[in-house]
Amino acid sequence: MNGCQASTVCAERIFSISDLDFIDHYLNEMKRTEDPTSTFYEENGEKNLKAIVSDLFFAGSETRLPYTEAIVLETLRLSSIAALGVPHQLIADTEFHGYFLPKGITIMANLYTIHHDKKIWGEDANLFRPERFLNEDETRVVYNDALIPFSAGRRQCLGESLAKDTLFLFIASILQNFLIGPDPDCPVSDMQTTSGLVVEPKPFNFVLNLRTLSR
Ligand code: HEM
Repeated sequence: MNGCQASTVCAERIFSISDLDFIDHYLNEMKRTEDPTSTFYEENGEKNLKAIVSDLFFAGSETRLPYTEAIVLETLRLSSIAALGVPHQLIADTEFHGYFLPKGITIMANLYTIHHDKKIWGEDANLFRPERFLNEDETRVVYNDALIPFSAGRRQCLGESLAKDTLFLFIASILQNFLIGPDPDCPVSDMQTTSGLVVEPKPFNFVLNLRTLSR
């Protein structure tokens, strides 16, 4: 035991009940207003809230934060958490790129290898570099057809949109609120993973420092 048992070290208080968000403030204003001409009033208020939230969500996830989206894509690439996808059985004899594949055999797509192929991603394929998914001035996300963490075809992952949106919101919220750094007492030199159907990082330490935001 090297004394580096994994635990998340949070340097400051994380949440407080007084940290109201945009929707809390909006709902409070809806409760407060008695003016029927107000945009916060009853039905009108509800309609406006739905419209604003959908504006924020779509505008935010589509255009505003390209670097965060690039982080999501790079995380999905480098981690390749469903490294071998899900096994499929051939229902007919098939010819693929000169290979004969007989009916009945099981096929597994090696997504991990595709995502770490230096011919596709370059010499730094094993490095975490979100910029590979950005254009030159880093204002726009550039997709790459070889990124298929949810696999491809008719049986590709049903949860792709949900998973990507959730990752985006998690990562954006964490980065908005915390500075993340290595634990100086237990630095990590490389990311070790567990093997299995789903790849996970082995436990490691890191430090979260609450950002001071002007709210
Ligand atoms: C980062 C998160 C996720 C990754 C990387 C991922 C990846 C995958 C992969 C590689 C497959 C196999 C596709 C194939 O065999 O062609 C799959 C299948 C599937 N995934 Fe996901 N998945 C994720 C999250 C989710 C979530 C959140 C849901 C549900 C809400 C979900 C539901 C499914 C289902 C139902 C299938 C089977 C689809 C079928 O066989 O028709 N996944 N996923």
